[in-house]
Amino acid sequence: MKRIQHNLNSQSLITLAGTVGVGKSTLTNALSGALGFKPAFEKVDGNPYLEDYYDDFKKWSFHLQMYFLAERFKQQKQMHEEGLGYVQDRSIYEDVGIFAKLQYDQGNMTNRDYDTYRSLFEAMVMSPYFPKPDVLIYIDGSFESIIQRIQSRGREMEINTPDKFWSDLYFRYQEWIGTFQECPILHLDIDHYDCNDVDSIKEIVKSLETLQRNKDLNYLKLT
Ligand SMILES: Nc1ncnc2c1ncn2[C@@H]1O[C@H](COP(=O)(O)OP(=O)(O)O)[C@@H](O)[C@H]1O
Ligand SMILES: Nc1ncnc2c1ncn2[C@H]1C[C@H](O)[C@@H](COP(=O)(O)O)O1
Repeated sequence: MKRIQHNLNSQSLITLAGTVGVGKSTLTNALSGALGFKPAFEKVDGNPYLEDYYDDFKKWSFHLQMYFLAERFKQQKQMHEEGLGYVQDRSIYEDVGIFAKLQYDQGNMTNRDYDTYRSLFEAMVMSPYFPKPDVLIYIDGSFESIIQRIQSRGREMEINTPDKFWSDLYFRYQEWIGTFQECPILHLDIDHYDCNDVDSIKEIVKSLETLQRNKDLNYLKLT
């Protein structure tokens, strides 16, 4: 995406949130390019636990969460050292508030493991490496469109996972965003923007500017 003019603070941290397959990485790419910010992606290739996790949640949930936490920490540290002006693909808040909690609630993580995980998370977010995002872009859409995207992206481990897991995740996201208070939220619907369309990206940027200008505004939905 070509650079566009904007008035956002050049040291902003814009974090994208949303369920698997909704379009975070794609928008991270388009938006970081348009703003001239750096992208910080969530790496899937090379994750040593992900395939095993999808095969056996009970056996691998704790390992996978620890791995993601370590990766997020390294990413935050790098962003801190390089200076902000970042678009980040997924927030750490989703790891703990959605993924780990889902597996704990479903009996796939023991109390002991969940407590250890949470205390490490709490210690990390209190460190100077974890500034709160300036804004969280929450990407939403219909369940059917999201399932279609998971299918068309074609990661085998995800395609072979029953829809029940995706619908549990989907409904947890809807609940979670209603309670999220760490920073202002820009709420997008995948049927209402197109990453390849410069006018669509300009509209998103305008909304980000509105949120940054109006300190009392905590929520904006683009319809
Ligand atoms: N705006 C869009 N319009 C159409 N397809 C999209 C759009 N954004 C993402 N996709 C497609 O949906 C799939 C999932 O997108 P991705 O960005 O990888 O999602 P996430 O990072 O949230 O898991 C990919 O195949 C991608 O090409
Ligand atoms: N914290 C997490 N726990 C379990 N699984 C996770 C976590 N964070 C990401 N994932 C999985 C979900 C997807 O299969 C891949 C990548 O996520 P995506 O939303 O496609 O960027 O990792």
